[in-house]
Amino acid sequence: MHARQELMFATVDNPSNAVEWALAEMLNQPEMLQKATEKLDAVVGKDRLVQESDLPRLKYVKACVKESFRLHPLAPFNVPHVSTQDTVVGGYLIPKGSHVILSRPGLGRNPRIWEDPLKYKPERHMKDMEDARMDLNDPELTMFSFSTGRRGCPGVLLGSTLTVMLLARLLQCFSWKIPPGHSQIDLAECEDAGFLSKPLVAVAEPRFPQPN
Ligand code: HEM
Repeated sequence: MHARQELMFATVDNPSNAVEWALAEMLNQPEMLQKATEKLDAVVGKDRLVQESDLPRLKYVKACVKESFRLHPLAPFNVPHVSTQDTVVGGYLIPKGSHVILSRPGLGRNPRIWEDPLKYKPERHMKDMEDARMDLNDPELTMFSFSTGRRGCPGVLLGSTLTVMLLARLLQCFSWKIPPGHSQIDLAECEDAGFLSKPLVAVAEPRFPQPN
């Protein structure tokens, strides 16, 4: 793949997929939309747009993005790695030269780690949001959003910031509703990638008066 395509994939597809899923999940649990909007109004107010400097204090919005990364990773596997020496991980020998592929849903939806793993529940990450860090990585690797180590994503801070900013702006500027005639957003997943099987359709109403 060309380097430019890889960067587009990293910086556009990852954030937009995470935000599309967050909105879809939140539309089906509207109390979450309300809570996120209240937090935005409390931290930013209604007289200006949310700025990057506000993001560390938008803990609930950050938790919503992290929950999207956990439950709905864009690609089901990491890029393959090859072990350069014999290694033991969790009691398993990985001989030198093995190809190692990790399942991202396998980690993020592991019922031995996550209670109610298939439920979108941002609250589960609130403890991690206590400090002002903006990177939404999980150094314990209980989920696999950006990975870690020598070949982990070098864009973790930029990727986290872009994604939280996108969701924060969409929530600050618009009220979101399920389209008339529908009771739920269909959360079916694509078979071969982490996209929604049908693009999200929702009604967005501006929350603030439009300039003339
Ligand atoms: C939400 C946004 C992003 C997510 C979820 C994400 C996720 C990932 C993941 C899972 C990997 C593979 C790590 C591994 O296999 O060990 C990776 C690699 C990589 N990412 Fe990201 N990424 C994001 C944004 C970005 C951005 C903004 C950049 C650069 C501006 C970037 C540049 C890269 C590069 C260059 C690699 C390859 C690293 C290597 O092989 O040494 N990513 N990313």
